[in-house]
Amino acid sequence: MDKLRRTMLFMPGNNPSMLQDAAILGADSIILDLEDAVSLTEKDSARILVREAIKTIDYSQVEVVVRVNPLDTEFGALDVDMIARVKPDTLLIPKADEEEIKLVAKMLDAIEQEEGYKAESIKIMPLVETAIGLENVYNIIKASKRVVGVLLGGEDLTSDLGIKRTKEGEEIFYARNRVATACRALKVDSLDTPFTDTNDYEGLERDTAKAKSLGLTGKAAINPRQIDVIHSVFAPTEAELKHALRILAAMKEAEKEGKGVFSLDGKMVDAPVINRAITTVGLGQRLGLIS
Ligand SMILES: CC(=O)SCCNC(=O)CCNC(=O)[C@H](O)C(C)(C)COP(=O)(O)OP(=O)(O)OC[C@H]1O[C@@H](n2cnc3c(N)ncnc32)[C@H](O)[C@@H]1OP(=O)(O)O
Ligand SMILES: O=C([O-])CC(=O)C(=O)O
Ligand SMILES: [Mg+2]
Repeated sequence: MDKLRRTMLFMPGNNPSMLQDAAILGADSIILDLEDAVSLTEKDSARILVREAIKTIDYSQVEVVVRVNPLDTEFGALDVDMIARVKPDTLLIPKADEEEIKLVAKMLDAIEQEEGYKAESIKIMPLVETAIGLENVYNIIKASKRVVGVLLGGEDLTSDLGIKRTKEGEEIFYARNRVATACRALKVDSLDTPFTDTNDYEGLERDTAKAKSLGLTGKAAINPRQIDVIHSVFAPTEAELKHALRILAAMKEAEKEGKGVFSLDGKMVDAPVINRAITTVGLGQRLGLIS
């Protein structure tokens, strides 16, 4: 079954204690950062630290993602080369564009062959956070079969657009819609930008619910205290599960009577409603909320 990516926890790649404890914090994925959380003077030491961490620490079932530097900087190609050789699960490519994804995929083809790794075993996640990247997100995803999802970067995107980033997030409404739709069309995950006030849990919950309502499938986190809130938003509620199960039970009855459409509590139920109920029940089962 595909990997569940409700939360992806960012941490600076130059922080040994965070790298050490990362597997036990409960995030579905961890992102070991070599880009914006690492200062220019620490780039080389962080790359080595992250390489050693991947080689020596057992991250168990947690997806290990490394955010490399953009390939048009002096660090990007070195990051890809050194990190891919210790086989992380996924590389996160910041300020992504189509050509860059193709180039990374080509580098990975060669490294996997040299190291004797299975072809296309290292995945790619583009970080879409520029106006040009957003407008081209569909082609960015199509640029390589390795792409498993897109992360929307709200801070850089709004900076590129020359607009303010707010807690309410109206300014990234279009970006969320656009990323969610392109990802859904191409059957990959879509991850929302992190909520940067680590003490505002209500704000985090509202922001996560907004992202979910627009079709995004998970959210990045910057602090372990954010993980439970995000997971609870992305889990179906007890009421949603009950309702979905009732729809499926009613569907069985309707099928016996040869009906494709029927009414439950005065509301029409037809194929899309049934499909949504199947998705809800499937997620509930995956999360162990129902048997
Ligand atoms: C726009 C972007 O590019 S976002 C991506 C780049 N940004 C990042 O990676 C930032 C990641 N987050 C952090 O560095 C920190 O959480 C900060 C700076 C935001 C807040 O730091 P603090 O106030 O010290 O956090 P807090 O007090 O909650 O830390 C509690 C514990 O959690 C640990 N922790 C905090 N954040 C993280 C994290 N992201 N990953 C792993 N462990 C973490 C701390 O090390 C501390 O551990 P300890 O109790 O063993 O000492
Ligand atoms: O992945 C993210 O959302 C963090 C980031 O780089 C940004 O917002 O610019
Ligand atoms: Mg960014």
